[in-house]
Amino acid sequence: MAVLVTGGAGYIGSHMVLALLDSGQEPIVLDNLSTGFRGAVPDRVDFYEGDISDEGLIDDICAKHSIDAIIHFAAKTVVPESILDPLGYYLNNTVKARALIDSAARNRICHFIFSSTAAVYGDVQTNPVTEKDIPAPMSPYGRSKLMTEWMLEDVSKAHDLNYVILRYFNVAGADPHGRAGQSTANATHLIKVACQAALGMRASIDVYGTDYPTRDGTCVRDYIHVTDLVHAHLDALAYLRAGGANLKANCGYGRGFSVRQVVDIVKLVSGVDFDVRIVERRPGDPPAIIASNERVTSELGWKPRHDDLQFVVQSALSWEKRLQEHEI
Ligand SMILES: NC(=O)c1ccc[n+]([C@@H]2O[C@H](COP(=O)([O-])OP(=O)(O)OC[C@H]3O[C@@H](n4cnc5c(N)ncnc54)[C@H](O)[C@@H]3O)[C@@H](O)[C@H]2O)c1
Ligand SMILES: O=c1ccn([C@@H]2O[C@H](COP(=O)(O)OP(=O)(O)O[C@H]3O[C@H](CO)[C@@H](O)[C@H](O)[C@H]3O)[C@@H](O)[C@H]2O)c(=O)[nH]1
Repeated sequence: MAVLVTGGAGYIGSHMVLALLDSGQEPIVLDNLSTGFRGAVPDRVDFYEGDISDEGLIDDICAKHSIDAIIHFAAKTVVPESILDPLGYYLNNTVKARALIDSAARNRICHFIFSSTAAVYGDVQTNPVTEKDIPAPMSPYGRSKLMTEWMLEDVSKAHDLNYVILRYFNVAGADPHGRAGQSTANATHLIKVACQAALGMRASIDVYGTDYPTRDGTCVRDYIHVTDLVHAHLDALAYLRAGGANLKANCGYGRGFSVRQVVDIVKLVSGVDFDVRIVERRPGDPPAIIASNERVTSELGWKPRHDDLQFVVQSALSWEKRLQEHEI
């Protein structure tokens, strides 16, 4: 059976496509290339340029391929942008997700894996955060994703559709074999931005706030290597195909690094002492968020292989160098 990967030309989706191919499976990609790149999808993979809300296109794809699962990455993903453009986020991440879930139900696709986010939790009182903690998102982005989680829960009760919702913490790094990485234009993610500063592609990096109630005053996040993350999806797919029940699981390593620590590691790995400016807090940022990964390990049998921030940064930096040298 084939797997429909929405957003498969994006950062995480392109790593998913490689992981599916590496495990002998058949990915089919649907992407509107709003932030993704056609070149991120290998030529041998069936690629459809289009929108997740295009029900006719999805019906055609389903008629042509035997698809039993959707892995749904396609979304807008930037927390501060969602505060400036809430309606754009609710449209792409909630309204269009509704259309996609409708297409899945109509075409009797019974397995659905959804890219959710740590941003659904908001400003957590205690870390590590577990799936039993009540979500209280601080941004339209987090809310747009939480509403899609709720839709899946409801639809699953009414239709033959089972889901795994994976709540990713901060995804970073690049394919260890150099086949994929984060190519996003105007990136805002901390590790990518710091790597660009180390390579002289930016004059400096801004640290958004040093007055948070954390160990050094900067925000703390749980950075997970993208390859480990996509392997959790392979585990989720096997779980659903084996008849596993609906599941919601955090994806992170269970330990946090502050912004200052990340900056220091990028300086160490790159050997470059780039400039750092301290600026105001950025709206929508919770002070600290770290995953409890007990559920993803016990229920899905997930085994992370790259739980090492230096390795995460090294792989991100290698990819950024290749982008800079126009090798990709
Ligand atoms: N990067 C992270 O740290 C992180 C953390 C938590 C959750 N996520 C989630 O993971 C998923 C993938 O994120 P990413 O970092 O790879 O982002 P990305 O922007 O690189 O990838 C998103 C892809 O979806 C496509 N797309 C967007 N809207 C579409 C639509 N309406 N129809 C068809 N294609 C569409 C884009 O062209 C792009 O290729 C998103 O759902 C995001 O919310 C990411
Ligand atoms: O130039 C920068 C960029 C970021 N940060 C800080 O670094 C931390 C991480 O920021 P960023 O890399 O932008 O990630 P988040 O805002 O934490 O969001 C990411 O992680 C979420 C899950 O935790 C996902 O849902 C989002 O899609 C993804 O962008 C935050 O405290 C930022 O304020 C800086 O200080 N300077």
